[in-house]
Amino acid sequence: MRTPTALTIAGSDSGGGAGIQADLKTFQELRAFGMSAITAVTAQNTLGVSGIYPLPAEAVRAQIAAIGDDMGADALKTGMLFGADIIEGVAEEIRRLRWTRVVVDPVMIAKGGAALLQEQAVQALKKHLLPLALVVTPNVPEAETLTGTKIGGMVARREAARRLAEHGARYVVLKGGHDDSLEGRSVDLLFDGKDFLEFEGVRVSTRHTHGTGCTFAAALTAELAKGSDVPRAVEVAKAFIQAAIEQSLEIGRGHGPTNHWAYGDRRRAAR
Ligand SMILES: Nc1ncnc2c1ncn2[C@@H]1O[C@H](COP(=O)(O)OP(=O)(O)O)[C@@H](O)[C@H]1O
Ligand SMILES: Cc1ncc(COP(=O)(O)OP(=O)(O)O)c(N)n1
Repeated sequence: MRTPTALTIAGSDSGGGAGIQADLKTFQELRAFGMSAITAVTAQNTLGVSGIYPLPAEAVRAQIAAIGDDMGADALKTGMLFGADIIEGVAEEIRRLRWTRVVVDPVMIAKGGAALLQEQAVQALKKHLLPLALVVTPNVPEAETLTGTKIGGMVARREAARRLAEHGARYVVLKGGHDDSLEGRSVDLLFDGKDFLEFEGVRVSTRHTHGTGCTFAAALTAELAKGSDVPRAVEVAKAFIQAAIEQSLEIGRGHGPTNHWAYGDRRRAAR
């Protein structure tokens, strides 16, 4: 059987909970061969981001081209892209390589408040990348920025998902981690341009949620690489992040990482 391959185009998190590191751990756990194109190096731990060192757009394109011109990628995700020039370069490579299983996680602000996307790059993300996305996976604040609306609760989330789909993404997953209107539950909303599906999990009371968005999008990408359709890939991603949050690792003094092997442990234990 051919090995499924998954590419992440994202920033490095030295603390290992988010970014490239979270993505590769997740790909590995879900049995997709992981590859990376690094957009920026961050000095980061569970207490926050203390430095951001973006790579030249040309270096990001060269990494993507090296992968695309030889190994190919069955699916890819984008994470922290930082600047408009990187976004434009990434979009051009995706078009050139005719990649279609594209997950865009529109990473903007880290939990500690650091900006991982420059303000002037938001337009570039909307113009160049969203039209290439099979799935876009914003959290509530990111969806607010992308749509220019305030989102308070499920009705507003549905409206925002509709607006986001107008930018060209085939599917929108508007994640529910920041929506505390649904007591005790964290519900992710999937919109396919016509209908909505809800993916519900128990809301875990924890501060160890660093990298949840990256991990969720990486699990979704790994499943797409393996040939799942989008609703099934979202279902697996939701179960993966639920296990990762529930069985936290208690690492660091701040917002700790999630547990990337918890989902696999559960599956093995259930056999
Ligand atoms: N406290 C929590 N309990 C259970 N699931 C959560 C919790 N926080 C986030 N999630 C889930 O983690 C994923 C990422 O959500 P979210 O926090 O909205 O994104 P981001 O990490 O990009 O800010 C979603 O599937 C969301 O439902
Ligand atoms: C290098 C890097 N990329 C992305 C993020 C943001 O990750 P996310 O999954 O949204 O989690 P939080 O940072 O919000 O906890 C990051 N921190 N670093």
